[in-house]
Amino acid sequence: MTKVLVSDPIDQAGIEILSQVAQVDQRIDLSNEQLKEVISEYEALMIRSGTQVTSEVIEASDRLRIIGRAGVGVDNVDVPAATKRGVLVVNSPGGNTIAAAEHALALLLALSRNIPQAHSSTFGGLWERKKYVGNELYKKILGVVGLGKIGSHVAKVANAMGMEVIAFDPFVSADRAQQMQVRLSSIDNLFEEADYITLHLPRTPETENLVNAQLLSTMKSTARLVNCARGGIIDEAALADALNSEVIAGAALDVYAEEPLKKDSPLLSVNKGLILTPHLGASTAEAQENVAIDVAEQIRDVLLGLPARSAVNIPGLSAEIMDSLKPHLQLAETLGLLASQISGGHIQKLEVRLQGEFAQHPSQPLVVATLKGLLSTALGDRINYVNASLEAKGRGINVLEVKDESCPDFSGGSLQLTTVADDGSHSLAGTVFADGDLRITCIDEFPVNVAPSRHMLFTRHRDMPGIIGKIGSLLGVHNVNIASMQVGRRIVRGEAVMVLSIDDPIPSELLKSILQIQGINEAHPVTL
Ligand SMILES: NC(=O)C1=CN([C@@H]2O[C@H](COP(=O)(O)OP(=O)(O)OC[C@H]3O[C@@H](n4cnc5c(N)ncnc54)[C@H](O)[C@@H]3O)[C@@H](O)[C@H]2O)C=CC1
Ligand SMILES: O=C(O)C(=O)COP(=O)(O)O
Repeated sequence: MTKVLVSDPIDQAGIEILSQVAQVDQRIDLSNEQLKEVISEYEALMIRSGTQVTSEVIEASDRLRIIGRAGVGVDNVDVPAATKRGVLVVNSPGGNTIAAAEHALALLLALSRNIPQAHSSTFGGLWERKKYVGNELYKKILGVVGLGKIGSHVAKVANAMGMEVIAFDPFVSADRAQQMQVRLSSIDNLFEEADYITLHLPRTPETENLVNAQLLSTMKSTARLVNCARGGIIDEAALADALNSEVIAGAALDVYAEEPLKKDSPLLSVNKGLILTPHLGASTAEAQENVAIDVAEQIRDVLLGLPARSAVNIPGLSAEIMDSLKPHLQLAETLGLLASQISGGHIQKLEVRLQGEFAQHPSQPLVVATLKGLLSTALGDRINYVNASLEAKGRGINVLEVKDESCPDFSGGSLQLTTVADDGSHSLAGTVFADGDLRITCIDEFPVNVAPSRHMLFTRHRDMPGIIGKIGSLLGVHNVNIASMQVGRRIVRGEAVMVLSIDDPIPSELLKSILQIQGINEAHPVTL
């Protein structure tokens, strides 16, 4: 029975979906060592931010096919290691957007009205109305760093509350910002100008310690900072200093460089203006249900052999694309598999040419499918859509893609592969008919019209009387049944190709005899 490990708290709705197709083990108290020990039992792993999926865990995972992150950030997953091993990583890019945005807004309001401090004081029997005079957000400048899904929602609500919103996001166009009534700014200007700053960008090598002592020193002394995005973007020691020495007025954090927050964190020595929550941004009943359903459905689908809609490590291969391109992907994989068996030697270069209608489709999935086919003879089921590009790169295969919308050979266009290997170059072309049937339409520039079949024999030979008869008799002697035969030639008695669809594989002694026939230059048995 297929087994799924759930190693962080996941909403029951997700567990129910997974249980339709697998045995679901919920083990939310595993140490990293224990996870490494048990992971080889599982085909799928479902996590939130608590589980560290390191390269060691991935290497220990013999059967793992998919890691599902019930949330957005995948910085607790070694995605390159997963990709290398062909493990798909999926997330839920939008399931907790509103929850995280509302938590950031809640922290902005809590900061400006001293709500946690006033709450403790009142519970302690005090009545400190004067001490907790706050500020209004109305007419203040809010600086949003990272104007993606969460940042945009914060900006929208802030606008509605009468704030002026400025933003820093190098990947957002001026038009998009204008539509959102947001003024784009440089990061330096944003930190100088804003009364409130909220971070909504991922943690990457570029954003690590982005908010350091220098940037904090440029903020207004009345300004307040919120981080509901990722720990490590703010230098926590520098923030503690800035608060203790009143360089800024306040900060509210939901995320930390190390989680759970360490007892000796400099943040815990700050005695004024700091609000801390334990990574609660996504923790609403609604968001947890959304992300659990979203990710559990993807895990279920992948375990059933269907595509996932939010794959992190095969960008551009959404479920919709996979569905609409199914026969085209199948053709690409088949031609890749054929090319590897015809080419023989080490392939150094692969050109994937998309012609006619094929050029109107996104090329990346078709190239990836070709590579999967090309490498599957060598790597078997270790190769998949996740690691095909990486494996090709690792083998020094130089991939070139060409789109050519003009002059399709077939009304539906064609996919053409050219390989350059140690022992020369080969080319193949194929097409998809309207009913989804696949056809090989060209081999080494010789036109043919062949439906791919499980066992085939390709020859390059001289077009002369008797040669086909000799091959036919040899196959008969070895009890190999011929299902169909096609010959392609450009000139009479010149070079030709032959494609035999056969019911049985070609034994090696038969291949040797075929190659001894006078006029046969090459013979390649192929198994699809
Ligand atoms: N506290 C919590 O529980 C939660 C935290 N998050 C975190 O919030 C962050 C934002 O999430 P989403 O809005 O869903 O992601 P998103 O991908 O929609 O938006 C991120 C934005 O950051 C921008 N960005 C990237 N590098 C940048 C840089 N160097 N400077 C400025 N902007 C940059 C991108 O262009 C993008 O527009 C993520 O780190 C995510 O992990 C998300 C959900 C819950
Ligand atoms: O979705 C995200 O990026 C989050 O940070 C949410 O984390 P969580 O699922 O609550 O551990």
